[in-house]
Amino acid sequence: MSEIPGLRAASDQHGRQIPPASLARLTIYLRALNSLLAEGIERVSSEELADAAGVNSPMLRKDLSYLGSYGTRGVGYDVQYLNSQISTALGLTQDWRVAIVGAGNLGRALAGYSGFQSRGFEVVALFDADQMVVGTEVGWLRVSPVQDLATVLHRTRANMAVLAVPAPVAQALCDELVEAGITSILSFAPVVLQVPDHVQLRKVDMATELQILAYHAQRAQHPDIDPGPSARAAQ
Ligand SMILES: NC(=O)c1ccc[n+]([C@@H]2O[C@H](COP(=O)([O-])OP(=O)(O)OC[C@H]3O[C@@H](n4cnc5c(N)ncnc54)[C@H](O)[C@@H]3O)[C@@H](O)[C@H]2O)c1
Repeated sequence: MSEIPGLRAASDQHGRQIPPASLARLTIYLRALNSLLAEGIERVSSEELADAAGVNSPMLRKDLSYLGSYGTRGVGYDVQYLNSQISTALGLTQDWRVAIVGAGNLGRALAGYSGFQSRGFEVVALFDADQMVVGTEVGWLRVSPVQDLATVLHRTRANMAVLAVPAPVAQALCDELVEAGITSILSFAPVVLQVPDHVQLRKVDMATELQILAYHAQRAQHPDIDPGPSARAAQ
């Protein structure tokens, strides 16, 4: 039983795992490439793409080398081809059908967000336990009773789930999702969840992200602050 702390590595062209940090950057390159495609741009140099993604070009070239993509000197990368290479490596050519458990503030906002569909994620079901919420609509989705979780997941062919429920009920619902055959779960609940090894679990914690941001902001404002003995030793 384990919780997966970061992006689980995808495989490169030789079946080797792509390091999680490179994997995270590949999603950023993909977003930049999508913008270029929308502008009708067919080729991009590694410098331009690195710039658009906020990294340096040696790092970009290293990341793309995991996909066997080296670009052509003086010509750069074919935007459409690189887009499809990254999409394939990230598993985005597959049909992802997402169920959201918890139709409160967060669940409803996520269910109503139009940006998922264009990135290959279709929200197909929304659940809640509150009888006042069950049966209400978010866009074209109607909130289903959580008692029908397994049946609705099966009927809608959901293959990914988002937990947007209070912490105390998250583990039990996570277990139900796994029991129903869901193997990819994204949790917003502020609690550590346990899943079997075959299940991919990712946790979103905005408070942690804000704390990290605050740390960097403070360091930028006061570069002379002593980071403490252990941090000094690591420098
Ligand atoms: N990770 C983050 O950055 C982040 C940000 C905001 C909120 N959260 C967390 O996300 C979760 C949802 O937040 P929210 O603001 O939408 O809360 P909310 O109270 O508005 O919504 C929670 C919903 O879950 C439903 N629910 C409760 N028990 C249930 C069960 N057993 N089965 C199905 N539904 C059930 C409730 O009826 C309610 O509609 C909370 O755990 C919150 O702490 C995380």
